[in-house]
Order: sequence, then C-alpha cells, then structure tokens
Amino acid sequence: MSDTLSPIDTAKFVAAKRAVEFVEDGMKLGLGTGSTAAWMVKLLGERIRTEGLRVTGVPTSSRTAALARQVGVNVVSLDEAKWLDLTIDGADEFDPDLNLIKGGGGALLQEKIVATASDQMLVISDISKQVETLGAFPLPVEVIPFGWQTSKALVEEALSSMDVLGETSTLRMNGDRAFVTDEGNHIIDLHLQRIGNARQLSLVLNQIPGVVENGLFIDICDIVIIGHGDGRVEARDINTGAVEEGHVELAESDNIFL
Ligand SMILES: O=C[C@H](O)[C@H](O)[C@H](O)COP(=O)(O)O
Repeated sequence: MSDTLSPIDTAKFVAAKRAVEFVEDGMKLGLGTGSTAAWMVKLLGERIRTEGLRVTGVPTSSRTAALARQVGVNVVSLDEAKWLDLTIDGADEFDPDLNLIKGGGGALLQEKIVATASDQMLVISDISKQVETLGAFPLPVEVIPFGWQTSKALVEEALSSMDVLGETSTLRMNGDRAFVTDEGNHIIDLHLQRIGNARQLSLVLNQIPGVVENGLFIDICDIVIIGHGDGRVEARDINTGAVEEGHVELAESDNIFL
C-alpha cells in the first residue's frame, strides 16, 4: 500500500482517513491521543487547509493539543465547548460490543471525560486491537500520587475477590521515574489476561480511594473503523448494526504525511 509505512501504520492511517470523512462543517470534536489519533489530527488539518472546513477541537492530552494547534485546528477547552458532536480516538483493545481498553499512552482520564461528553465516539484502529474478550492488554488505572502504594494494594485486594485471571499490578515508569499523567497522577497497569465482568470491574476499581479512573470504556464507543495494511477499511456501528466495507486509496496529497 505504502512504500514508507509499515502495514500496521498503513492500517492506522487508512482508518484515520476514513474517520475524518465523518467530520462535518461546524462540528465540535473530541480529539483523541496516540499514534492513530495523531494521523486523524493531521488529516483533519489537511481538510481545514484544503477545504476550509471549520471545526472546533477539544484535545485529550497536551500532546494532542500541541499537534492540533500546529495543524490549524481551533482548540478550545471542554468547558468552553460544553458538549461535542463527535470524538475520534484510538484504542488498545476493542471487543465485539465495542467495549474498550484505553490508556496505553496514559491519556485515559481526559479521553473518557471527552468521549462521554460527545454525541458519538468513533474509534479508529488497526485490526490487531480487535479481541473476543478484553484483558490481554494491561488495564491502566490512574491513581493520585498521595498514597499510591496503598491504592495499589487496595486494587490488588479487590482483584483477588473477582473473576479475573492474573492479579499482578505494576507502577508505570518513565525511565527511572514514575510516569506522570497530564493531570499529575500515576498509572497502575493491571496484568489480568482475562477480565470477567468488565462493567463490574470498572465500578469496583473506581470506588477505591485514590483511584481517579480506569481504562475500561464500557458502552461509550458507537463506531469502530478498522484499518488493514492493504488499505481496506471496515466501519461497524454498534447502535444500528451497520457494517460498511471499503478501500482507502492513498492520494498524492497524502505524501506529505508518509
Ligand atoms: O492513552 C492513550 C490512548 O488511550 C490511545 O488512544 C491508545 O493507547 C491507542 O494508542 P495507539 O493509537 O498509539 O495505539
């Protein structure tokens, strides 16, 4: 498909390219975080430049905010925007019900707030993130720094009484220091292999003192666009059951990204 992109990156690119076609003039958008979402932000910038598309964007991280400004998106805060038409974001895993694990890049808290404040959430992904049951990807849990070791112990205690496989948890590191999120918090990654009842697990985790949010997105995502390395894209809408299959051709203008 592309001489310069790996099949996985091509898959992410074509999913992002199909996703920005969902954007209409005047929309207020949630802008996700991660490598797939970054393609989407760049392609949105391209539509703004070439078509004069007018959109307002609420970024879900400082990284995305910087990129969005760079490519010409009118960036506002969520409180200014109040409510969004559409959020487009990546995911670490999605299951057949379009429940997700997110937060591999540490942006789950803002991502969940922004997606929840949107009429629709559209996830863009390469096919490798599709799973039958969530849980192989480590589940991120954001905790405040105060007493994080206690919160971690409480999380492990809660897991031991639940139907989950594997119960180890690790503090996410950035080199030799604890990873710090945009909100100044830490991330505990749960290595579960299998999550029994994801809705229940999410509720249990969020009741633990010190836990701010977890990376399970239950009943939040409406549409997934799955990209393939050969340019095929598949869009699934969980609300209507509609499945659309297509192929994204790389245009001459895409060369600026590749
Ligand atoms: O915190 C990061 C986000 O949840 C990302 O959307 C997720 O990790 C997927 O990232 P990528 O598109 O880079 O695989």
